[in-house]
Amino acid sequence: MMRSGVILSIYLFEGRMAVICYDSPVNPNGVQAKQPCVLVLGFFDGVHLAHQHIINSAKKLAIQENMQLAVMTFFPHPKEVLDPREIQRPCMTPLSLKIKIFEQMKVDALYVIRFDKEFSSLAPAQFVSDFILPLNPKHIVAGFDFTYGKYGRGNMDSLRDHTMGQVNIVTIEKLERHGQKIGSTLIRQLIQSGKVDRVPDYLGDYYTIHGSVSPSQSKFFSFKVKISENYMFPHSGLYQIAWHQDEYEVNASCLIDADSPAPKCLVKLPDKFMFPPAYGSEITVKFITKINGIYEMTWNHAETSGLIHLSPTSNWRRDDLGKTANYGKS
Ligand SMILES: Cc1cc2nc3c(=O)[nH]c(=O)nc-3n(C[C@H](O)[C@H](O)[C@H](O)COP(=O)(O)O)c2cc1C
Ligand SMILES: Nc1ncnc2c1ncn2[C@@H]1O[C@H](COP(=O)(O)OP(=O)(O)OP(=O)(O)O)[C@@H](O)[C@H]1O
Repeated sequence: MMRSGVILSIYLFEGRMAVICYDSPVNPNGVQAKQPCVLVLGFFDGVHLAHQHIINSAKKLAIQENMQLAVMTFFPHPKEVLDPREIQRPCMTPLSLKIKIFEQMKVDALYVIRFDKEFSSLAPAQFVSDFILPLNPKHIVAGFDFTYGKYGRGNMDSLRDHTMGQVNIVTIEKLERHGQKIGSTLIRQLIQSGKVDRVPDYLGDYYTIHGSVSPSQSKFFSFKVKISENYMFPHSGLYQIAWHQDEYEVNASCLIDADSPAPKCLVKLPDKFMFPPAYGSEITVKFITKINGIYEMTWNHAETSGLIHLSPTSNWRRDDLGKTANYGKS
């Protein structure tokens, strides 16, 4: 049975990028783009270095050809819908952050399709005829391993057939670092195993979560970060972090408890800070490195004592903080 799709919302993000969210299923009646575009396809969790390369290549092409740059992505992640073990799959880049990043990358239009079971069972050819071709793409850009349609059977070769020679298909070759594919799966594994210092090689920056300041039990020395969305948490333990608020960057340490049902993030204020920033204010936490071998206390102990103790066996020194915190800034 074919039902009409519903356009959930169309809005201009900060006045420049149009964000068009389709409620699935299935057949996006009404989404017809008149202007020709270069269309990029993928989920893009992390918007890592390979994703950035794909989008920047497509942007160059769009400028050369005087066309719009459009990105099509899905929400939520297909695995969250199709794999029963992945209910409420946390992301590195929740949709609201992805939207901001695409806007900064000068994408003109972002199509977000709600991914649900009915949408997932569309035949590859039907997805292309109903969702892709109405957007008037003259070039489609995606990576070598992009897949689409029921069981993920569509690929970059079939895309050529399904677009019936009307569209130029640009396949981006596999991008690697240290002999490994730059990929969301790899970066997720690094974060979840605490190897956050290796993340920038693939992500292009340290892993960063966004939240707001909330009180901890101890009024001094520390504060909790209330995470705003379903961000993935690093492995439990103590981390060297850079915390950002407005234009300030502060080096600090942070205790992560990722193992409880509601993961927690407690930031220890550096010595010169007596009081935490204003409760409710927005903050980002950038994970620089895990401080190994010195985290032996429980979450409750850390919070009630108001201090995160460093064991004397640690070779980590306070001076080490800050060496890398300006990573990514020119
Ligand atoms: C219409 C459609 C149906 C899909 N059906 C399935 C599916 O049945 N099983 C699956 O594992 N993935 C399915 N996917 C997800 C894709 O395999 C792929 O993960 C998604 O298009 C994002 O591509 P990327 O992971 O290369 O970014 C489907 C995607 C689309 C667009
Ligand atoms: N290393 C890479 N080289 C070239 N293309 C890539 C690379 N990584 C991702 N892509 C492309 O980027 C788009 C988005 O891919 P996707 O969101 O699946 O990222 P991913 O890093 O491959 O994720 P995962 O590890 O979960 O497969 C797709 O078109 C995909 O083919």
